[in-house]
Amino acid sequence: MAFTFLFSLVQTLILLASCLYFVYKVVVHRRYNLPPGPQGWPLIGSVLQCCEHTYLTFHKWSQTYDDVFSVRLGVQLVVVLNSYDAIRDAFLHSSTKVADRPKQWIISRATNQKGVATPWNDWKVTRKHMIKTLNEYVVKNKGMEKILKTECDVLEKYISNAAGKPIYPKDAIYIAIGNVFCSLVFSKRFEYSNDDFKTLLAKVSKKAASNTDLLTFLPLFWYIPTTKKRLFLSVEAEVSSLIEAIITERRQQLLDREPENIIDSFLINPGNTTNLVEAAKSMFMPGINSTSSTLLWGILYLALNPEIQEKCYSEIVEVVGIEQHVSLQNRESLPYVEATILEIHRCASVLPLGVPRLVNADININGHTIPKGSTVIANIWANHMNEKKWVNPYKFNPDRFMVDGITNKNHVIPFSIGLRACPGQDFAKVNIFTIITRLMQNFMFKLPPGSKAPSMVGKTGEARQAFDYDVVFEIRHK
Ligand code: HEM
Repeated sequence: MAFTFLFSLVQTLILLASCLYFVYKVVVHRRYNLPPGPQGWPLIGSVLQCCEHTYLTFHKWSQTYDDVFSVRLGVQLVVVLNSYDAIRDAFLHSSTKVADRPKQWIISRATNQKGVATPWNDWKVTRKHMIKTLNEYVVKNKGMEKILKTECDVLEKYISNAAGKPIYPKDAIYIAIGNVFCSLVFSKRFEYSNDDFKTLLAKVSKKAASNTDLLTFLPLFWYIPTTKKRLFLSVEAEVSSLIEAIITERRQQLLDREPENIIDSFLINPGNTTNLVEAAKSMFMPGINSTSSTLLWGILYLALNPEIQEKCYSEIVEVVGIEQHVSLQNRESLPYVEATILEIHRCASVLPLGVPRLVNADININGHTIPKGSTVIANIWANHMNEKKWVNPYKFNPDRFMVDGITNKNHVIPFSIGLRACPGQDFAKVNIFTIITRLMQNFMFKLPPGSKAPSMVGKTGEARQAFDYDVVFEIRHK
């Protein structure tokens, strides 16, 4: 009896929710002239179709619907921009109306409502200070080149010791980038033999490759004890406690010394001290993950394309020789290397869907109104793989940028554009250029004989990573 009553109640509720959803869709679509998009289910929308490679699902939908389509994920209205023009119209032409972040439950949990990539508190102050200090240390080179040289020397030695034998490059690249980051931000580096640091970086990488769309758009999932949620919380907590310990140490040392790194600069600026752990964390995780993932895609693409590696090597030898290391000043004299790095960014698209934005006032894109309160996502992947823009987009081909100098360069936007574009882009560019050129100058990289190339789909969560692979580095000059 009780069961029949419960069953009827659930049926009635589902029917009611469906009717409300239908009415809502008709009213909202008519009133706002929303972009077209998939139907989805009441309450959950289309979220179940977004549990793995969401960017690929969005790319497919953009071919069915339009460059700009709308989709409901949970109860959230999401508008996805799939071409450079649509992203530019929203993020540059309506920049101030699309400069917020949505208040997502999962981000709130991860950041304690502090830090940069959030809509809360003083993200603006922290972002401004982050850009200012990164500019000072990276662009004006307050120590950056020296830090990179140390890490490249250690990386080169590590690889040379294993030369000729297959190695798993992921650990070494993550430690190298982790160390550049920790040296610049905290004046601290870790040995390759430090298992705690290695394990933490492996977890950071695993978390980034884990899709959290269900947790983001269906907050009820938060109350189910899944391994995803456990991983998410444990990585956040471990990174916070590592950073907290280092900051405490720096705070004490700063008493009798001049500021010598980014955290010191934050510490002497009283306006920022409360958000310090979150500020450092919002650089640590996206910074290390995205930069290392780009480098790992780069090594893989180059190993699969030896003729491109040879062209880069010849250019490096011609411009810099083999005795001297490539320095940042050489960038402009190495156009083919620059084109190759641009092509790595285009093909890797390590943040394929960027970071969601919130619309804070109605905007108009491609003749459609995007209402205040919607979430907007830039599908960087769809832009980078747009067949109308790129000839044979899935082919790794740096030559596409070599006609008349560098063509279409501005349409490669791995760091996104506009007021919330990546504040760490100079840091990432300097690291990627220095490490990839140093590796190409000294080694030829190949997949181990007889091994199969990994699928280029890779793993995705918030970041897109290459599947694990081994590589052989052969020394060029003995
Ligand atoms: C290849 C490396 C990197 C890529 C491809 C990348 C890409 C991106 C993208 C697409 C966004 C979203 C921007 C938007 O909403 O328009 C972003 C945001 C962000 N990135 Fe990066 N990033 C990289 C490296 C870094 C580094 C090295 C740092 C730190 C030093 C960093 C820190 C951040 C932060 C804090 C945000 C949030 C900014 C905000 O909300 O205002 N990223 N990044």
